Amino acid sequence: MTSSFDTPDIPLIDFGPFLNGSAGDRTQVAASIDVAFKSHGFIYLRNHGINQRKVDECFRWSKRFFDLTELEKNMQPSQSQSHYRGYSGVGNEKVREHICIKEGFGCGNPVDRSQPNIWPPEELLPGFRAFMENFFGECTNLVHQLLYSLSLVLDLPSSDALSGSHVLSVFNLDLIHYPRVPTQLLHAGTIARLPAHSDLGTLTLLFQDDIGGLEVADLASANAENSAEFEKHGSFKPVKPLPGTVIVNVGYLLMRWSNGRWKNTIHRVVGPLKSMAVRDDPRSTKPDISSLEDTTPERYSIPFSAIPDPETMIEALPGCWSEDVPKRWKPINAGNYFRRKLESIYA
Ligand SMILES: O=C(O)CCC(=O)C(=O)O
Ligand SMILES: [Fe+2]
Repeated sequence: MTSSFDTPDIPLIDFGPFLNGSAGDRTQVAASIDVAFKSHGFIYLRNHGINQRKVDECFRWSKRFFDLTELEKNMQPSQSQSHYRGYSGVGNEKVREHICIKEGFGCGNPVDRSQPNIWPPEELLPGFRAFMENFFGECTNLVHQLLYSLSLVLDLPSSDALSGSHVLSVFNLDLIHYPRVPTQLLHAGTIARLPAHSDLGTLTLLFQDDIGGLEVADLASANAENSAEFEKHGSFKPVKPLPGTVIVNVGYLLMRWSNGRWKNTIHRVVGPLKSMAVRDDPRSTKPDISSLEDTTPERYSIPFSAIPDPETMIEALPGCWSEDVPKRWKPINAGNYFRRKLESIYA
């Protein structure tokens, strides 16, 4: 049995042979993703086709964006009830009773007219928009490759069966910044980074910096009905940063589509392990932390979430149900599901 300080046994999968290998290689890689999604719902993926230099550059852009003044970041209206684009300031998001100390910038497919992107003025951050539009394309390609691999696993009638339900690629690319905070408040639960939740869509790609703090539900104890309950009673394991990899996890709709074959695992972001917290600089004059010695360093992450085209009906896929394994959920329309979810979050 591993303690919570060990690296969790989240499978590490080499995607190179899927992208560049033979048909046999592709079948093998796809089979290993299937096994990992069944057991964990989370994988580390390496040789995923997105150049590490580009990922590093995305983190640099993210830092440059969040380093702008509040006034500059707020120059454009942020997200509203049904418009998940642009800047969202610290404290804007509340999950249950927790105030999330995080700020974010969301953008979507540049050609999506239903939710136009909201960019900072070009002269403020020249090149930011062009980079993000390009990075959005890179992540989109990877998602479609992963959807191909999953269609292969299920032996669906065509290899683009799942990808074909994501042709509009109305996905979300989010930059997240968790500012440096007093460790004491984080531990006391007065403030949070990101409380326990599971993702909504089909697949999430997640890039994280080297600070740590991401945790997944320990599957041995993951039997709670919902994430709020699990946060109180369940246990979590850290998902340590692994350079050169992207984390891929299964969203709620993919769990439902696969009739529960693939897991939609609960996860959260807490302070990194105690040993990683830094002592506050005694010369610092920042008033908010002057009375609290330990501070938890800031952290950056970049989630990219895929959702199906709005008209898609999510109903147990062939190969995921049989006489012995009945369909567990009723069909739902993907677009309606998201509308309802977003309304409940930003109500
Ligand atoms: O910041 C992270 O590492 C996780 C973000 C996340 O889970 C989410 O945005 O859904
Ligand atoms: Fe998440």
